[in-house]
Amino acid sequence: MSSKKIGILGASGYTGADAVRLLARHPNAEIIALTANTHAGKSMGDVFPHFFMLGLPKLVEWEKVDWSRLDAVFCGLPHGTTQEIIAAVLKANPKIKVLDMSADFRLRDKNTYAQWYGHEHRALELQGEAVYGLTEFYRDKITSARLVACPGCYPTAALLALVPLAKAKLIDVDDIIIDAKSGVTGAGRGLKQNTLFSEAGEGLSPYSVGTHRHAPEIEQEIGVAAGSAVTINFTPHLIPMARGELCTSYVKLKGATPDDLRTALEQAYANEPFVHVASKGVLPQTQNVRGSNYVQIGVVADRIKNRAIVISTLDNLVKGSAGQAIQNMNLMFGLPETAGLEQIALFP
Ligand SMILES: NC(=O)C1=CN([C@@H]2O[C@H](COP(=O)(O)OP(=O)(O)OC[C@H]3O[C@@H](n4cnc5c(N)ncnc54)[C@H](OP(=O)(O)O)[C@@H]3O)[C@@H](O)[C@H]2O)C=CC1
Ligand SMILES: CC(=O)N[C@@H](CCC(=O)OP(=O)(O)O)C(=O)O
Repeated sequence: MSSKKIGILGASGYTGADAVRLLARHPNAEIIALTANTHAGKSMGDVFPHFFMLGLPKLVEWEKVDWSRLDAVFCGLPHGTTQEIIAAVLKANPKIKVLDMSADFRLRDKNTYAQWYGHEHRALELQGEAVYGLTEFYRDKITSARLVACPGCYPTAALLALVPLAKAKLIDVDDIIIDAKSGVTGAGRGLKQNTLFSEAGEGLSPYSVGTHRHAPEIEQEIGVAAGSAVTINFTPHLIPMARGELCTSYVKLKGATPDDLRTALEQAYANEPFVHVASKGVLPQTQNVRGSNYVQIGVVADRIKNRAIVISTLDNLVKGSAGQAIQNMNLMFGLPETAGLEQIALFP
């Protein structure tokens, strides 16, 4: 099969760069265009010296790309900036496949979007068209989609742990507490005071407590699984490491045991190439998935009667963004789903 011609919007950012890292070794992909904002005009090797061995196109402003030449575009732009740019790219090439890693097209309800993102959606038709890109649960829709809204890193980790349990009605969906921790790359490459080494390097900081915009995204998908609207508790934390994410979800059992939860997860993911349910007694840790597209999930009985703890971990730049986007691209082009994604975790 000939290679698919790929463009990456926001290639000077962390998700864009991880898409470059993975696509550069993908057997069916050819990187044709890379865009940036403040870094436009520079070579990729100037912005990311670890790409010294790759002959990559120069970073340009997105308006300078001839989108009609491309088969797919990955989008690693800040939320809010994506919707108009994707609308323009699709106008230039209505057949291009879009893998959006930002949050712009994930929420289905326009009012929920406006409430959490502070403005009316600026490409409502595309918001309606977008397919939520949690690969394991939307495979059929993704295969025939033009625009895939890849889930956020926290929602991917939380939903892979909780959706099968909500679907099987093994947990009380009105009593879910998700305690999440993310490495600092989760906040992007732009300079921010809270991600300076001196401020993030030796401490653990909760943020957006009770107000994080990933809560409605998680609620949307657990609601679909449960068949009813749900409200969850979600508390993210910034932890002193570069990449990796771990979600500890506290759940109330509904006539089930913790072993039943593990069995349900094992059944749900028995044929999934990237989701691994840990054996009883094995606890997921970020080191087990770092740099890889794998997710590890473990279940532990709580000491409190009728409760369990479900722990899930992934790499925010791989299964949490660029890797999942490539997994979805593989589906959209009828390629083997695992193509370019079988790296084993970088441990230690
Ligand atoms: N980091 C993560 O772990 C995850 C991030 N995401 C989402 O993916 C998206 C990208 O995140 P991330 O890579 O971390 O972000 P970065 O801040 O690292 O990169 C942002 C990229 O967008 C470009 N850019 C910024 N503003 C504009 C603009 N107005 N017009 C055109 N290009 C612009 C930047 O260019 P330049 O550098 O030249 O200024 C850069 O290439 C975000 O929506 C983020 O929330 C999703 C899952 C995980
Ligand atoms: C550590 C950190 O700051 N993480 C980011 C999550 C990154 C992400 O997935 O955000 P999107 O929904 O925009 O894709 C945050 O909490 O906003």
